[in-house]
Amino acid sequence: MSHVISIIGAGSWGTALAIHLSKKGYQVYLWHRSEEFIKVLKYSRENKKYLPGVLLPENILLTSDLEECITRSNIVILAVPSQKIREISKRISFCLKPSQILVNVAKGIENDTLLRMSEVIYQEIPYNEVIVLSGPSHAEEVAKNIPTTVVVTGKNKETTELIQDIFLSPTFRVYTNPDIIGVELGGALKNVIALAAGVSDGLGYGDNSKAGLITRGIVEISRLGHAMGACVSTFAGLSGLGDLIVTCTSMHSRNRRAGIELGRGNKLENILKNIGMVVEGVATTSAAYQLAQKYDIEMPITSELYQVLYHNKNAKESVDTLMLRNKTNEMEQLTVPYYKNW
Ligand SMILES: NC(=O)C1=CN([C@@H]2O[C@H](COP(=O)(O)OP(=O)(O)OC[C@H]3O[C@@H](n4cnc5c(N)ncnc54)[C@H](O)[C@@H]3O)[C@@H](O)[C@H]2O)C=CC1
Ligand SMILES: O=C(CO)COP(=O)(O)O
Repeated sequence: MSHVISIIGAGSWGTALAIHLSKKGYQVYLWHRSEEFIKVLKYSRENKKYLPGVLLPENILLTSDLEECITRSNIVILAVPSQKIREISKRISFCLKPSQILVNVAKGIENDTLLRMSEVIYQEIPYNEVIVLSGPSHAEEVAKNIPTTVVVTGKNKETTELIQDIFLSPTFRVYTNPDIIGVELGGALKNVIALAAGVSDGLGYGDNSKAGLITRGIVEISRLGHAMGACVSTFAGLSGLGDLIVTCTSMHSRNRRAGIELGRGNKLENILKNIGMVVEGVATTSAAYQLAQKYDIEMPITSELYQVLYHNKNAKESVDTLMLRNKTNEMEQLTVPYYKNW
């Protein structure tokens, strides 16, 4: 079947996915809210602000007319920052038919409600199916056909497999996973740990420190995820450990880069302005901190990062706090209760 796909949000991820899907031969609309921005894109065929150095294939239709592109497509990909997903869902809800499939690619937790992205979308658009795509996938590499692996999840197996087929290519391998909660939480919470890993780098700490943050990071993510109904093994998968590794180690990561600057002592406000793209981990740290309290889960890294971001705690003092916590047994801290009576 020939699909027509609208991508809502011409930032770095929306643009990379538009390039990927257009190369597969689909009719792709790429939408940006500013008419002026679209005019420049049409002229230059390059998204200089969000994804410089990559040409947009001619078969990508660039538009700022939301209603036009939505009504012409059967698949709609939401690629705006997570805190804007509700706003954009409200806007498109009026022109959607129930048969159109929504694919969310934003990674975050809504700050006011503490809801996952698919929950937010279902609240605004209850009659359409929502599929989530997540995993270790920096836009800069996907746009260059660098081998990438991701995961898709949704309530309905057939629709999830349809979206798997649509995205699948020799350089973009797509797995399915039925655990929506785990996939969404992994994708959102890894940004918190990536910010912390950046802070560690910015403070001049080393590879040992980062390996510790990644490993203990996935433990606290799994602990919260388990309490929220996720399957713990999902956190060992692409949307969990996979995305955590790439975001904590890649210089493409906006979260890691923001963390490095924080660790060097720069002000958050200036850092975000300089990066000029969304740094999801900032809002997600606050959401994760609140969720940890709500579910009474110990999340020491998240908690310290929250103090650094929102209460100006000195980053080095936070590392000391983490290192000087009460001694404990690694296994006791895991969500799977092996060795309970050891
Ligand atoms: N860049 C990447 O490599 C990847 C990003 N993601 C996720 O995709 C989501 C989007 O990220 P990026 O494209 O990287 O962000 P970005 O900052 O590069 O672009 C965001 C886009 O959303 C638009 N936008 C912002 N507020 C809006 C609003 N209220 N209404 C309409 N449009 C609005 C901006 O104009 C911009 O075009 C994030 O949740 C991110 O975590 C997921 C995987 C990879
Ligand atoms: O989610 C991503 C890669 O999988 C993108 O991470 P950043 O938002 O930190 O750039």
